[in-house]
Amino acid sequence: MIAKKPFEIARETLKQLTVQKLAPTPLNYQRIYNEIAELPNEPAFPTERLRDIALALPTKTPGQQKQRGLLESSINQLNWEGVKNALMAYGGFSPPAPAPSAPVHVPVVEPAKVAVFSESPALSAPALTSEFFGQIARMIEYVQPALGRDDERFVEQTQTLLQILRQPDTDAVTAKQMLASYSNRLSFAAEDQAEIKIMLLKLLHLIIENISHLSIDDGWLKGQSDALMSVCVPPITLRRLDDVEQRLKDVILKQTEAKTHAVKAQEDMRQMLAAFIERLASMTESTSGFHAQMESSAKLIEQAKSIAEIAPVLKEVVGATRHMAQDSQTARDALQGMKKKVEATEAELSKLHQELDRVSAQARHDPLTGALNRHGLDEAINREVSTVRRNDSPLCVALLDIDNFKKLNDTLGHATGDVALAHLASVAREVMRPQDTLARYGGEEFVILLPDTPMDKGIEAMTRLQRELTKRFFLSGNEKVLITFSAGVAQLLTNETGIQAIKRADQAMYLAKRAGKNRVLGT
Ligand SMILES: Nc1nc2c(ncn2[C@@H]2O[C@H](COP(=O)(O)OP(=O)(O)OP(=O)(O)O)[C@@H](O)[C@H]2O)c(=O)[nH]1
Repeated sequence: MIAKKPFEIARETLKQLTVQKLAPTPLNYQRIYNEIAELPNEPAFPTERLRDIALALPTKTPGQQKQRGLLESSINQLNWEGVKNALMAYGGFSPPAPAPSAPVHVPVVEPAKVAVFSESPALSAPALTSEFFGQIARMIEYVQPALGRDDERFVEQTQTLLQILRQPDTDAVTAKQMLASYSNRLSFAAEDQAEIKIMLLKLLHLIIENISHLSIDDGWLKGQSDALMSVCVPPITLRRLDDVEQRLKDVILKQTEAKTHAVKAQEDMRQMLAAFIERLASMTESTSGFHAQMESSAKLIEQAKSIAEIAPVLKEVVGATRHMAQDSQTARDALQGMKKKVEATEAELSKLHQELDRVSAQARHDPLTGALNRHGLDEAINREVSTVRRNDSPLCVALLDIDNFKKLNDTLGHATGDVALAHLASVAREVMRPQDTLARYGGEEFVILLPDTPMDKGIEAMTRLQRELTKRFFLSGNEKVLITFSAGVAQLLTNETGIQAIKRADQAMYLAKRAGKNRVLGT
């Protein structure tokens, strides 16, 4: 058969379009032309559409720029294989390895050149194989010990992710989503760990600095070592460390004051003892003088030959005896006075020691805000939980944390920060019902116990307090200061301890902070 010439094929094509009543579109023309010319009927290369796709691909990294360049060049060369390889490399997938028996010619893009995240020409793009996922899982396991196991949710999330990554047929999209959420949480956890380290070092400093000042009485160390012991039990959280730092500062301040008093009282005692010994010495001296006088008088009396000779001696004896009696009386009075002083000083010392013990271990109220402290809160929550169990009534626990408090301290000063804490406590006391309990939980954190309150009412109560705070400001100099807080509310569950409920409220508060602050979330 003689091959038709192109112009003959074209003419025949136009004829067929008319005969077959087909619209004269480029696609129809191409198809009929190919049929007549006996060419393979492949669809036309969609250059423009592909260019649109290439243009839509972001080029934020050098790897993305490179892959887009390769894609565009493949489109220009109408090279499907090149387009395929460039898109796979852009998405982080390796192009399939050529089979040894039938080598595939890849004209434009070579696999070794298409790594997305590696600039090294020696490395190939990471294939999303189970081996690759396994490597990520191992890396996560190595990092895990550095982050601790205190955050239970994070530990759970890590275990689930490890399981997914180690499945033989891991779905890349699921793995990617989980990795994104994991790395988000990881960044918080790593930040916390770094802060915990810094806080621990600060605490250590504080203790060492003060230990030398507290050697007068070992009991003085008790308050501090108790606080330290309580924080040395895992899990160590930033919150607990912050709380212990505050407690230590309080105790140290009060102990320093009490120590000054105690030192003075001891000095008074020492001086009185010295005076007492001096007085004893002089008494012995005057007594021995008296004895000497008596002995010489006795001798004179023995040797006397007449009453006239005895009379002056007797006069001296009477005089010396009277003198001696006066001395004794004075000494006795002085000793009585001293005894009273010693007793008063002893009483003062014992009062100071009691005061020390009280501030170290017994205090239930926070001196700055008048709210209960941690010790007081522990007792109050145990009481409330027992009531709930007896009466089967709902109890809500709210944890609130002042927003941007560090900034307030930094810009307006620590003293204004203190006023803000007292202000919040006083507004809270006014807004709350008498049966509610306010406690200072840590630096700028408060816990409120709301008996007989279901969850929705607990959230309402905290929102009311928030509204009230936005209406009331306090003054720092001439400046009006408004504060806001973020809060989490938890209703005590059956079989849950008060501490566990506070922990849940704390997590909800954390989410309220993450969600933009100045809000109340229930859990
Ligand atoms: N004035 C004062 N400041 C305190 C007291 N206790 C803790 N702080 C400070 O409170 C600040 C708390 O800061 P952060 O934990 O960073 O919290 P924040 O700045 O409120 O940030 P967000 O909680 O995220 O809104 C720290 O600077 C502490 O020094 C206190 O008794 N008085």
